[in-house]
Order: sequence, then structure tokens, then C-alpha cells
Amino acid sequence: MDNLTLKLRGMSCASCANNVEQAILSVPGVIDCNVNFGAEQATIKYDRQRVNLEKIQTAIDAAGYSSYSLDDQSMGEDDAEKASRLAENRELTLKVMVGGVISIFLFLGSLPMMTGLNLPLIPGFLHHPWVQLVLTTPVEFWCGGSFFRNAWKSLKRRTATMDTLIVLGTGAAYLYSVFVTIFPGFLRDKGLEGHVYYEVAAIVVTLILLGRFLESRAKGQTSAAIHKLMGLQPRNARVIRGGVEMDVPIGEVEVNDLILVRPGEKIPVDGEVITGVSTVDEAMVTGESLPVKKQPGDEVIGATINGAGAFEFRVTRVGKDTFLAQIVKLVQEAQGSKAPIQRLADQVTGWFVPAVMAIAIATFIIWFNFTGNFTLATITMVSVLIIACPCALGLATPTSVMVGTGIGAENGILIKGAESLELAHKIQIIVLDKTGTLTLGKPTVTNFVTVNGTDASNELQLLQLAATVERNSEHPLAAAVVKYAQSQEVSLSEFAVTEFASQTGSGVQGIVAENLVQIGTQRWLAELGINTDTLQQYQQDWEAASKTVIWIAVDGELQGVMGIADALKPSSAAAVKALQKLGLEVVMLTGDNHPTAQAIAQEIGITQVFAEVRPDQKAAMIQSLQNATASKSKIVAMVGDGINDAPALAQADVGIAIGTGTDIAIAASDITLISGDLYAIVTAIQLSRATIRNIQQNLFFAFIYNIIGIPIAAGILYPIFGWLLNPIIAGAAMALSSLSVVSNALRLRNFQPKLTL
Ligand SMILES: Nc1ncnc2c1ncn2[C@@H]1O[C@H](COP(=O)(O)OP(=O)(O)OP(=O)(O)O)[C@@H](O)[C@H]1O
Ligand SMILES: [Cu+]
Ligand SMILES: [Mg+2]
Repeated sequence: MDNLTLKLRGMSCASCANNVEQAILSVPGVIDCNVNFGAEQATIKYDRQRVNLEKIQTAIDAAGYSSYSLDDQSMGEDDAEKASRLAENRELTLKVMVGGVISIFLFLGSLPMMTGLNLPLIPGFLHHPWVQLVLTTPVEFWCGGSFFRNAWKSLKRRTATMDTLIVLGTGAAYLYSVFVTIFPGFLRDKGLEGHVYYEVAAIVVTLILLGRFLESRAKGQTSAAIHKLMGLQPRNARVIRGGVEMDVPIGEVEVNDLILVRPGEKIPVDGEVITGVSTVDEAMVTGESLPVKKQPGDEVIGATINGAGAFEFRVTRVGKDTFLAQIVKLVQEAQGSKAPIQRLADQVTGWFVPAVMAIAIATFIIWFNFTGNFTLATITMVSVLIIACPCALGLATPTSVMVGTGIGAENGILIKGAESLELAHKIQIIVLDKTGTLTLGKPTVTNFVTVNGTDASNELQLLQLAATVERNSEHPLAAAVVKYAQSQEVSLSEFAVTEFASQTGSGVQGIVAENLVQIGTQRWLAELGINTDTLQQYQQDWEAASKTVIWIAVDGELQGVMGIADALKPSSAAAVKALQKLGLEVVMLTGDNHPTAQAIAQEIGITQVFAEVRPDQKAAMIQSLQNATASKSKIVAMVGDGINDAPALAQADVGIAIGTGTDIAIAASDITLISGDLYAIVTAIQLSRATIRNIQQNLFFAFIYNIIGIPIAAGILYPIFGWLLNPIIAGAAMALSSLSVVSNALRLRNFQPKLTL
């Protein structure tokens, strides 16, 4: 199964989104598809064997919309796309202006009739039906041309969208007026007033266009966060090639190039520091506010800002592979995904337009039957058609999700889908991994004792064997052993390792210089039948000091033991406290020993500890926490960094990976904390709460206009108060409903993480 994200063009409301979704789903080989109206994109799951991008795009074209692939342009739309979008915006602006000016004249012309007053300042000819006809025609058919085109497209597919409603509504008002203009005697002979309603057609078209104009501007702002991210990338890099420094456009930088970064400069792409020392402000990418120290061997991230030092680095990733580009892509995908809360809105939009048409026809028939007044019946029907626009409904969830995920990215929280954004505030139990999650994951060897005593040459020999094997492991503990060996100036390239094998959660082994070297937990060595009694005395002290103890055996005989310390992250204790304050049950889950785990848990105030848990058991552990009570399952989040956490991250309702951890953990998770600061979990939960509240407000705004508006438009209050809804007011209300939804979503941009609870 493959995934694909397409940017869509030409959708005007949520019914369009439904249509595109149906069109894509009807292509054989497409497994699933999500169309997001707010983000204007489609997320498609498909079978590469049976269908390709071209076929999907053809189906979209046939449905009357256009698309382009996000994957071709990981950093946004290209220049041609931008130009066509700009041209579209200019045309819309012109139409709003032309429609606006003409509408003002028509409004003035119809004032005497509407108010029944004699207004001498308004020239009489404006009142003339034929003048009004001439003024209205271009507004209806040129300014409102896109409504007709879209309505025609959907008619051909035997569907209806909000464009259909607008065309029917304004078209009815227009045709009725034309009829009265040409045959002025027809209604008068029947004893009815023969008013024209040209201004209704013109003003409603203009108002809807104005609404769309404002809406598209506001919608542009919902993705401001991502544009900000994309804008972070600098244009040039100072490359050193063949000893010569030169400025090179960013697109021409290649992997393995050497790049010089001067004080205060932006780092152009990702790489590894070769010479020089500096501090770097990574806040824009990781959300980490303190500058990070960089020295040779450290990784630097493109788009972050260098502090006071200067350094040279070797490029490791460019273009689409850079950290920044990956973030942008992930956020774009998340913005296009659907939150479960949206299903209700989707279901409603599906039958909305046909239902409205039925109500409109019923309104007409009832009014005409009861009053015999053709004019009144027409006007109420037009009002119903105009006010019942489902577009606010389609905007309610996606706009908030776009803003929410964008805000997350700005705070160093990568949310992979709307679903986890929605779920995060419901988390009841949070499970934290120890090494690399609560601790820095930069362990150092603090103790080393061998069976044969402290004879230096013997110690270094054993260290050499151990480090040579550990060099093949990705585990943080392995890195500690290697680093320790390097600090003792032990050569690591003297021997090759054969038959290397990693027992995840237990240790590693390999053959070095014809010796079988095994390094790992006491339990594992016991399983291998290796006696650890000779060095037992050290274990207790080290573990009480929160150190991890690992054992080294050569050819099945215990040879040494190491104590490895891994400091807690500075924010861990505060984060745990804040989570507990939010009412969450905090649990520690680790592969490490009981005493070590207990010591650390005590330091940061966690009471529930599960230690010596194997990787395969971690997922089962999460499952049992989820189903702890038989009646109701609990929402469990897992936070982890290592390969050993991946199954648990996938099992949890919300899997949260540490951005500095392994790629496998990040891939298995729903949310990534880029900086690894656990306090970001608290922020994520707050953000989730704020987003859901925002969506609920939006849905309220969207529904309330229709629930109140449709009955009034249908004239339900007429028998009681004599109130009818003027179609112009209906048009204004419908534009307002979309606007209130989008501006409410934009309010979410003011979200500030609360640092004290
Ligand atoms: N490469 C290795 N070298 C030495 N010991 C190892 C290695 N990998 C694992 N171990 C041993 O196995 C134990 C469990 O490892 P595991 O990766 O499951 O958990 P962890 O990383 O220690 O803790 P956490 O689950 O909190 O991240 C470690 O504490 C260590 O003793
Ligand atoms: Cu609409
Ligand atoms: Mg870990």
C-alpha cells in the first residue's frame, strides 16, 4: 500500500470536497481517500500495482477539479502554480469591485420601492426596470460566472453543490425580474404587484464573492505557520570547494560539501560539524529555547541560527531530505488529515444540498397555495436557497486542525494526524520510557572493574574487545562504552567483528580476534549459563546510585562489569509533576534493572514502575494498561525513543517519540517532540484541548446559522410577526457564517503554552 498527497484546485465548498473524494475512491486500486476542503488537499492510500498517479489525476480532472502532487515539490508550490493562483486572486478582486459598484447603484435604485418613500436625491432612471436589467446582467453572468460553471459541472455528474444553490437562488430572482420587465402587464392583470428584484440577484452574488474573497485570505493565514517554516530556509550557502570559499545557491549544495558558517549566520542545510565551536539557536525547529552547544562531531540542522562562534561543517542532507523539509512535509500531511470529530459535519454535508432544495420547493408550493402570491413564494424560496450554504460546516474542523498542527510545529511538536491531535487531551495514563526519554540518553561509563584486577593492560584489552563489538550497536549504552574506550585511547579499528548479533533488550555479542564477546544484562548472561558471582559486590552500590550495570563475558567466562550513569533531563521532574497535576497517571516502563529504575523514579516522583521489561513485553504492558478495567478501556500514551519502544509506541493510543531518538521510534509514533523536552507533552495536551474547543465553537457557528436561518427564510415567522427574510440579508448571513468560522479558527493562533500549572 502506498500513500500520496495531492494539492487540489477548484473546490468552492465542502460538497465539492465530497465530490472529489467520491471521484478518487471510484478509481480501481484506490484503497482510501481523505479530501480536506480547508487545506485543499487529498490524502490517498492506493495500491501501486493497480493504479498510478496519472489515473487518479485523470479522475480528478474528469470531476471538474485539478490537482498537483505534493511530493514533486516538497517545499510548496512552484512558480507557475503561484502565478496562476495570483491571477485567480486578481480576477476575484476585480469581480468583487465591479459587482460592488453596480450593486450600490441597484440598491439606490430600489430604495424608493423598498422603503415606499419618495427620495428626490436618487435619479429616477435608476429605478427603471430596463436599466436595472442592463446593470444586473453582467454581475449575474460575469461576476457569478464561476457559480454557473461549477453548477453545470456538478449537474453533469448528477450531483449538487452550494454553487447549485446559488445559481438556483439568484437565477430565480433574475428570471422572475426579467419576466416582469418584459411582460409588465401579466401580474398586474391578476391584481398583483409587479416588482422587480434585480438587486437581490446582484447583491447576493457580490456578497458571496466578497465572502469567498475574505475567506480565501483568511484561509491563507491558517497555513501561516508552515509558510514561516518554509521561509526559514536561507537562499545561499558559503561552500568551500578545493580550498576556495564561494557563495552557492542552496539548490546546488551537495552532500559532503564543506560549508563555512560565520557568527550570526543561518545554517543552510543539515550536516556534521568538522572544525570550530559555537552555540546554535534551534528554537525555530525544535522549540528548544536555550542555545545548543556545537563542537566537532555534533549535528547541525538547516535553518537554525549560529551564535557567536564560527565553524565548518560537512553536509549530510540536502533538499527534500533535510530535517526542515521533512517537518514541512509531515505537517502538510497532518493538516490534510481528518479529525474524527469531522465525521458528523461530513455526514450532514452529504445530504445537505438535496435537502435544502426540497425545503425550498416545499416553501414555494406552500406559500403559493396559501396566498396565491407568486412574488412572495418566489422570494421565500430564493431566501431559503441562499441562506442554506453548507460551506461553513466544511470549514469548521479543517481550519482549526491546520492552525493547531501549525502551532504545534512552531513549538517543536510534530503531530502526524488530526486524530492524535484530537485524542491527546483525553489521555488518562502516560507511560514514560527511562533511557533517552526521562534521561538525556547520553550515558557515560563511570565504573569499570575486571575479574583480573586493575592491571592496566588487562583492563584496556577487555575494553578494546567490548568497544569493538559495541561499535555495531545503536543503543545509547553502546555509545557510552565506545566513547569511554576512545577516551582511554584504545584502538577500535585493530580487529574486525564477525557474527555480530543484537539481542534487543538484553545485550550484544560478536566474535573479535577469535574470542566470543558478550555484553549485556545479568539476566541474559545467566540465561547463557555464565556465572556473575565474582563481581556481584559492585552491583548494588552502583544501582542505588541510579547507574545501569552491564556485564562483559569472553568465551563464556565473566571478565568485567561496568557502571554507566545517565543524567536526568533538566525538565523531566517538572514535566512529570505537571502531568500529574493535569490528572494523568504517570508510569515508568524500562528495560533496565529494578533497583536502577526505582532510584531514578524516586528522584522524579514516579511511583508506578515497570522494570526489566523486554521490548516485546512493552507493547503487551501498554495493552494491559489500556484494558485494566474490563468495562471501559483507558486512553494510554507512550513516550519513548528507542527501537525497543517502537512496538509499544504503535500499540498506545497516542505514541509520542523523542525527536533525538531512533528513526524507527519516530516512524512508529503519532507525535514527535523534536527537542526531546518532556514538557512539550504538557504543551501538546493543552494544544489539543484548545483545538478541540475551537472546533466545537466552529461547529456551533456553522450549525446555528442554518438552524435559525432556514426556518426564518422559509417564512415560519411570517404568520406570527409578519417577518420575512430578505434574500439580501440571507446572502450576508451566509457569507458571515463562513467568515466567523475562519476567524474563530485564526484565534487559535494566539495559543500560548502555559508553563506553570
Ligand atoms: N548494546 C548493548 N550493550 C550493553 N548492554 C545492552 C545493550 N543493549 C541492551 N543492553 C542491556 O539490556 C538492558 C535493557 O535494554 P533496553 O534497550 O530494553 O532498555 P534501556 O534502553 O536500558 O531502557 P529503556 O527501556 O528505559 O529505554 C539495558 O539496560 C542493558 O543492560
Ligand atoms: Cu457556500
Ligand atoms: Mg529508551
